[in-house]
Amino acid sequence: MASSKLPVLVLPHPLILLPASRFTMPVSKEIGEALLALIEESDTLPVVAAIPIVAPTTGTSDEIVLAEWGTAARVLRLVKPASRNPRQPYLVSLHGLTRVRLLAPKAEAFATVFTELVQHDIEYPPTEKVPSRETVDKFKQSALRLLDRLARDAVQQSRKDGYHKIASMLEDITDARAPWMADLLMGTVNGEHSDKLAILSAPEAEVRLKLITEIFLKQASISEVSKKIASAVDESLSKQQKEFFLRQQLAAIQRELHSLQRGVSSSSGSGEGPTSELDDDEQHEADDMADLKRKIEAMAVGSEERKMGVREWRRLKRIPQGSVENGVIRSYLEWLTSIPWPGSAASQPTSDAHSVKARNFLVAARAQLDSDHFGLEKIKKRLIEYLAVVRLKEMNAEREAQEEERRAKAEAAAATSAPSVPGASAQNDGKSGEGKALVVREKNIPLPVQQIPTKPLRPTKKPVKGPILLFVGPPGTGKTSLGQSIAKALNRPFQRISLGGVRDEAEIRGHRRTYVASGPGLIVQALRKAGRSDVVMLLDEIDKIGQSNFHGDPGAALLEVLDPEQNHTFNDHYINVPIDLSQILFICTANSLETISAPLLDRCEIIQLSGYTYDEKMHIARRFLLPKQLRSNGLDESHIRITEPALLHIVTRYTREAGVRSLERAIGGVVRYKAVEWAEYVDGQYGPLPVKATVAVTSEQRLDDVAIDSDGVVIGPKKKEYERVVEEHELEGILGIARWDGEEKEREERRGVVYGLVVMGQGEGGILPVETIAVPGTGRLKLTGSLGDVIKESGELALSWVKTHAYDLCITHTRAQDPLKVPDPIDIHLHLPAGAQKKDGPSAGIAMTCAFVSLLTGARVPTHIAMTGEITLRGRVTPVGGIKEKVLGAHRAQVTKVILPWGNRKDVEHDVALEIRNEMEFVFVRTVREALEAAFGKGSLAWRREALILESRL
Ligand SMILES: Nc1ncnc2c1ncn2[C@@H]1O[C@H](COP(=O)(O)OP(=O)(O)OP(=O)(O)O)[C@@H](O)[C@H]1O
Repeated sequence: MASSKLPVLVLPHPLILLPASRFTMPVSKEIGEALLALIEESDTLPVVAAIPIVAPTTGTSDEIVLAEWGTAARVLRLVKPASRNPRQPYLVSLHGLTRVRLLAPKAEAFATVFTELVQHDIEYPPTEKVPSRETVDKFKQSALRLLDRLARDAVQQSRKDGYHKIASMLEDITDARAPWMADLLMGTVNGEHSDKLAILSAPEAEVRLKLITEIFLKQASISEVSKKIASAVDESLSKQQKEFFLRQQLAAIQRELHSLQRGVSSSSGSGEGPTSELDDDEQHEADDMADLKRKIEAMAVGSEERKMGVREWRRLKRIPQGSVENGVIRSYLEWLTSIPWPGSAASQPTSDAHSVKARNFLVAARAQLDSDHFGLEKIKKRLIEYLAVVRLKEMNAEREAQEEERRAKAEAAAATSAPSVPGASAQNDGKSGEGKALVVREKNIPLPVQQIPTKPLRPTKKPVKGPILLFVGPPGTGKTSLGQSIAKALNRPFQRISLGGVRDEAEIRGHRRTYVASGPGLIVQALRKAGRSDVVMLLDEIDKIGQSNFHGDPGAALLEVLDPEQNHTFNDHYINVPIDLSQILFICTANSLETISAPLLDRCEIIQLSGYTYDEKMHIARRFLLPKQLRSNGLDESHIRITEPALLHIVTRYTREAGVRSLERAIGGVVRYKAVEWAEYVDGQYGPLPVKATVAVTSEQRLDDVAIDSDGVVIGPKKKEYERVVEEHELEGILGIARWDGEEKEREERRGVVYGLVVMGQGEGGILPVETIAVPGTGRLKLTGSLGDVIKESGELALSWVKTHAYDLCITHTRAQDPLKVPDPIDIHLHLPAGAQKKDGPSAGIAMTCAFVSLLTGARVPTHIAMTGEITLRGRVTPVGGIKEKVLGAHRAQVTKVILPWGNRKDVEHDVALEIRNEMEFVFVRTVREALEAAFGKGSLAWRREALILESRL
């Protein structure tokens, strides 16, 4: 190799000058002046070694790494235009001549490359050998392909023409000139820096041509692909598809990066490391999709849901992943496949000893009800009847299904053994069913494969149509928990749907899929949660469901759900495939029947729960609520004992509801209080009191808590023993002042005030004072206290009766006198307290009459008496409803005598517990006069003699 010395001109990154190429570049003042000196020195155009930089630098000479190979370049021109920037005022044009190699380039030697033209030893490579024909041909092909591509992509016509011209030159070129041409082309096309550097560093023609061929092929295919993608995206792809394309690219890049990282971590010996469920999205995605597919495949063949599933699956596959529509279909399919469709494996009940077929089913069911609830004998009896019927129907349905299956099998067997075409034989693989190919052959002539036309493979389980139970009663009387017990007894899953405040039909039926954020309704949601089609579904608070409005009528949707004739094809708007609800056992609960629509009531069998007596509450508290609270607070019976008087005190003074919910809360309060005491005791946490001698013991309590010395100074805490027994007198410290303490004592015996019996909105009985006063006026009646029309009429009726009998009751002196006008004109104001609560109904008739009589005569009704009953104009007392609740309420309010219509005797006899009957006095009255006597006491009112005669004639 020939060597010599040449001034080295360093090309800034990423410039590379290849032999046969030309370019112009800016240079600094120093280099420009050095070049100028060179030009002036030599007679011809001077030659420099143009050496590229391997990697980008910040510009300081001590960081640069010069390439080993560069190009001997002729300096064609050096100019200093007036408008150049002062840092690089010169422009130099170079023409690449041939490759040169820097000999032993030392970093120190090039410390001043940006300011000087350093003379350095270089070496010229030997004369190139002519490359092989094969290599040249391949090079030509690749170059032509690239030129063609570039010509097509070029926007300007002149460029296109240029590429075409080079291509025609290339075709005619000799093998010996091919390396030169390769250098020229490489300098012309816009290649990467690394590629150009590799070409520059390849002095052998054969090697260089091969390298260039590879590079050109790569460039051509990149250009082709991106062109293809660009045109496809531009022309035909929708916005969504564009997004899909980009996401695919992103996913591919992420995949690559991921595998690179793995490679790095495994090569660095750190192994896989702990994997998180948040990693590997791709895998999870694939798993989810496979799961979805499997679930669709598991659906009964030929069923509506399967058809829908397949249709949506196909759509899902077509729609780009990550798009909104994709998400919508995915979540739909997830819902569709998670419903326990009849016939799918998930919906099949599991059989065990609890099963309805078990011999001791009813005994076990009774035991279950007893272990969950105290009392409620009549209700439990009815529930057992109900469960017996459900069981029988289920067993019958199962038997019928088995018979049907047997018959179908026998028919299939007969069909296979007796071929219908004479001389033909039907073959199948022994099993009949849809999807099995049947090949019919006649005398060795094969016929086309046919599908056996069969019915869908859905097991025909008959619906168990029973009455729908509706538990009605005040809050906390065990309606919901009875539903749970039924589910346990039948060994079925239990789901509760709270309908309180449901205003929108779509909440029950679901929103159509066209809505944003649409989803299925409550029924489907509950089915999915249960995972079985024979769930016990409790529709809680159906009396609180919203009325028909512009969102539809939720009650009407419920009608369809509850109607056994319709509910085997229930249509949820979101799922949009008929769902069979006939296997579901519906139970409804409500606090009152008033707001339930008649058609809904018609579908239900009403079971009334009326609240508990004190005695029952005591039992429930002791046997159920206390153990439950102990369990949930981490204690047991060895930690707490509530004495009988204390429990009674809680029952009577701290709670006064029909149910036991507040009682449970109160007991919970006591248990939690003791739990804290116990924990403190266990921790020995009777914290040390402050420093000795500074704390003077003053209060009694302190004296109990601390140990003191003989001088009366605290010496430390005294360890307090844990006391497990809760006494009555401690309750105030634990639960606060009793809510109902002494309320009866406050009940004042006053003129014009009488206690009536009422049933409140929640179905809870109680007493309510009827207050009347006389105010100066013109003989009118004023009624207040949120009263409805019926109760108002009842008030007017009562006053009319009193006015008619004012003379007989010695209120007026003649029959013609109006007691509201004589002796002074007055108005009567009647008020029922708790003014915010709506009141209506005719049952306050006798209470109002007594109140008017008391006001006008001055006689008083004792406060231990309460009454209910409707009156007629003729003075009859007619029966009213809610007797059990009212009597229980009166009992809770410590009323000892109740006046009831004669017609309600049977209700007391049947519904009121014996212990209450024994504790209270019941007076059944037929007429208002009897009611007045019972209320005021015999002989307290002065009746005129004629009145008695008149009454008896009526
Ligand atoms: N007879 C009973 N024996 C034992 N526990 C009972 C009895 N009645 C009610 N309970 C308990 O009282 C609590 C409240 O009962 P539940 O939730 O069933 O009331 P509910 O009637 O459904 O009330 P709401 O009308 O407010 O829904 C439950 O913990 C339940 O176990």
